[in-house]
Amino acid sequence: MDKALIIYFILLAVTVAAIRFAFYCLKKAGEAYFYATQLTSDQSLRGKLSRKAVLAGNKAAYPIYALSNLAEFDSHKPMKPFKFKGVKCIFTDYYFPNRYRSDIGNEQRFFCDELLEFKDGKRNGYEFFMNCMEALNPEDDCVIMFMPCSKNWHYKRRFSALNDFLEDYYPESSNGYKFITYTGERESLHLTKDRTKKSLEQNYYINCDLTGKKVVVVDDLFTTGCSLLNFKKEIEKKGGKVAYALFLGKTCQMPDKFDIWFTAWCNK
Ligand SMILES: O=C(O)c1cc(=O)[nH]c(=O)n1[C@@H]1O[C@H](COP(=O)(O)O)[C@@H](O)[C@H]1O
Repeated sequence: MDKALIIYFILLAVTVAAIRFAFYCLKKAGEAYFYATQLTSDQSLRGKLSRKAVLAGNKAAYPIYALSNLAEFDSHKPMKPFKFKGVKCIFTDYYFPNRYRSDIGNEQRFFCDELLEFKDGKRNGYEFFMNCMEALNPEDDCVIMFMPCSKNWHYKRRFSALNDFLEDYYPESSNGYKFITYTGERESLHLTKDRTKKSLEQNYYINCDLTGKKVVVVDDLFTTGCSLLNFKKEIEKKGGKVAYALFLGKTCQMPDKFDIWFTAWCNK
């Protein structure tokens, strides 16, 4: 065989081997960064390590990177007021449903547990309420109303501590806790198949006239915003205007894979 051809084949083999070795090293680096990410509970370090794992092509690190840097992907940020269908809204932090539990850090898990405790009436929510009210700064004569729940006893369990707080520190005319009358029970929203369905089965009515009143809505979670829109319609039927809404958490939405990869490349 021609000498030049032999050299050509040797060079080709060396190049292919070098490329394969480079990919192997990249894969191993990705695995190492992913492993290190799982070992740390520090939120910012998790973000940095998982980004390196994503850049090294480790697919398992994608959800961890996305969830530890959620504010990069979401136009709504914690404790930053945003407009939703004309309502000035705010939430304190992101909520991660149980299916993401293994992909989030300790601080995030802690917040989710706190939120679930608030949902179950084991936390009073004073701090959340005060912080959000301070950030939204609504007018003094607003009426504060609580998002109706699937069952009356859920409503009482979740919001009665905030009702006590309003009774102690707000004028009686601002407290809309008693403005909801339940007519029955409905399915829990998170159990319904179509989360985006426009109207929920009505299991309450608003028992007072709200003509000319500005309303602040309080709820535990903002997910799609459907509940807020439904409640807004009911308040408008009574002559009120929902001007503000505060939520303890906003349910995280997982970005798509390309978005995760692209953000990891663009960010430092
Ligand atoms: O308890 C629920 O119904 C619930 C569970 C859950 O995992 N996520 C969730 O958002 N919800 C409720 O659904 C409502 C918000 O959902 P959206 O209407 O989609 O914004 C809130 O009243 C929550 O209490």
